[in-house]
Parts: sequence; C-alpha cells; structure tokens
Amino acid sequence: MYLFCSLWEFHSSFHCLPSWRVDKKDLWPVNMYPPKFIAVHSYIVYTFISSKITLQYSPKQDVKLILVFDRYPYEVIEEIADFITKGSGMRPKIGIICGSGLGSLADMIQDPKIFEYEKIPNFPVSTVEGHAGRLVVGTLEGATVMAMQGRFHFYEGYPLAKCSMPVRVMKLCGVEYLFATNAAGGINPRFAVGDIMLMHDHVNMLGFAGNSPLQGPNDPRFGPRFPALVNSYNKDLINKAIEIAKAMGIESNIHVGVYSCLGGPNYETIAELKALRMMGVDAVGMSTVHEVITARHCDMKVFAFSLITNKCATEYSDKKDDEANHDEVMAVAKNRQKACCELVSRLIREIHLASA
Ligand SMILES: O=P(O)(O)O[C@@H]1C[C@H](O)[C@@H](CO)O1
Ligand SMILES: Nc1nc2[nH]cnc2c(=O)[nH]1
Repeated sequence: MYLFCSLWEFHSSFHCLPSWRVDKKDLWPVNMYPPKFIAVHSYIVYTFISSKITLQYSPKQDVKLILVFDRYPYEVIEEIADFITKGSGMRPKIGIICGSGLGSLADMIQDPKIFEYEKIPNFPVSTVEGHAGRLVVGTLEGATVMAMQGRFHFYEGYPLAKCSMPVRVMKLCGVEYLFATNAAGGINPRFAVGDIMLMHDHVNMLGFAGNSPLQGPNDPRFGPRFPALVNSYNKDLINKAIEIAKAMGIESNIHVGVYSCLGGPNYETIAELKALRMMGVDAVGMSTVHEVITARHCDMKVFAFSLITNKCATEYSDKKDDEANHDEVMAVAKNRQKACCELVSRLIREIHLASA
C-alpha cells in the first residue's frame, strides 16, 4: 500500500502533526511515521518549496522514500538536460515526440545514443502500449536530433506540467524546433483513415477546464507569465511540408487543420464529437497541445501533425464499426509509418540545409 502525500499536506503536518490528512482508513496511522521520515519531510519542504512534490512511501520497505516531482524546478530540468547532453556528447537542435505507434520515427536516427526513461534521473515512465519509453539522441539528415519514443499523457495520471516537462529538457539541451506527432480521430468528414493532418491550430479543451502545463509559479528563465499562442504552428514549416508531400505524391492525403486534446483515456461520445466539429475541430486526440504550449512558452518553433487512425462517428446513425480502439490506432500507425518517417526526415533535411 502506497501513501501519497502532497507537499501541502507535508507543509501543514510540519507545523501541526495531528492535522495530517489521511483519507483512507487502511493507511498507516500518523503516529507510526518513523522519525527519519519526518526529518526527510522538513528537508524537502524547505528545499523544494516552489515545486509541488509527491512522495510515495511504502511502509513495507522500511524507510524508502521516492521523490516524484509534479512541477519541475529549473535546476532539476537542467540536471536532466546535462545528463543527456553529457551522456550523448551532443546538443540536439531538433526534438521529436513520437505519437502512438509512430516510434519508428526515432528508429531513423543514426548513431543513436539511447536513454531508457527509467535510467534518466527524475524522468517519468511510459505506461502506454506503442510508447517504448526511450529517448534517442543522434543525427538525422545531418541534423542533431533527440526523439522521445513514448510520451506522457494526462490520462496516465501525470499532471500536464509533468507530461510536457521533456519539452523543457529539450530546450535546455539546445533544441530549437519541436516536431510533435500524434495518432488522432478524424472528425472532419473529408479525412480518411491514414491521412495526415498538419496542425495549424488547436482547441485546448483541458485549458477550457482550467488546466494548463504552465499553471503555478512562472520561471522567467523558461518564458513569460502570459505567453501568446497565436501563430504557434510555424507557417513556413507547414508550407515546406506541403511541398514535400507533393514531391512524395501524397498531397491528396495531406490536410491542414485544427486538433483538439481531450483528457482521455476514453474515446469521445457522439455528442462530444458533434460539439467539437461545431467548434471547428478537425481531429481529436489526447496529447500534443500541452507540449506545444510548453514549447511556445520557451520560444521553440513548432511543427506538429496528426495521423488520422480512425474516423470519428458524428451521427447516431453512423456504423457501429466506426468505434475507435487502440489496436486499430496502432495498426494504422504501423501501416503509415513509412510515409510519416519520410515526411519528417525530408523536413528535417530542409531545416538542416537552410541553417548550414
Ligand atoms: O500519444 P498519442 O496522442 O499519439 O496517442 C493517441 C491518444 C491515446 O494515447 C491513444 C489512443 O488510441 O492514441
Ligand atoms: N481522443 C481521441 N484520441 C484518439 N487517438 C486516436 N484516435 C483517437 C480518437 O478517436 N479520439
């Protein structure tokens, strides 16, 4: 049985132990906390006062304390970035986040230096099928890149700041361009399964509900308190991608549109999909938006696309087999990985040539 205590609970308990809130009756009684545990608590409160920390404490394993950051202070992100740049001997310029089933984007990287997430200090772990959980650093089309084979989603239980924390790691590693990819349901009736939608805007449904990766104290070393998000998706990169798609002969499978992220893990109801369509959303998923917000906050250039892995039913009369499922999402991503890889690698080549 794990006991989860928020920093706030720690803080109040430090001043007034009996007021410690223990919600579940089967957790350890307060007066049985070992003194070492209390001592560690006071250290944590005063060291990390500006960040929210969750502690996992297992009574079965003597005094074993695991710190899990919910909001990452600059210094911790810097430490993770140092670990990666020193470990790889590189300062990558382009960051790639591989969507569900699109991990092969990272397999294109040459001379890869691979970091398993669980071996990176203070890094979360991937829990979703199709997200391998490794960071791959190397070169692609001459450019230095780092790719996340596995992202973090809100529905995995991670707060948004933690989901998009790796984007800040990328920034401190030297990354200037973020390439974010995802698997998404197509709401726009013109979209077919296997099409690619270049994102030119988003509707942040989690933001509508008062949730943001930038919530909490702002560290100006990352960016401003109130970042503007108009023009978040780089127009030049979208135009270049369209040209590349033409050269690849896949322009009829390419669209430009609006993506929306919902919390998941459930797929949407028909009423929700109708509402999203009325709002001008073309594709729906469970990621990317908070990564883009974090990237724009720290002034990275963003290119993002959705692979349409299923068509969303927007009418009650739509066929039952229109229902989304993760196996189908993975299968479509596997089928289309070649086109996605080519699009990404050609665009990276253009960026590299333009800056050479
Ligand atoms: O990581 P992405 O956004 O590509 O993954 C999508 C959203 C869910 O994680 C999953 C649902 O099938 O695919
Ligand atoms: N929310 C959501 N995410 C997806 N990822 C892949 N397909 C879908 C979908 O239909 N809805």
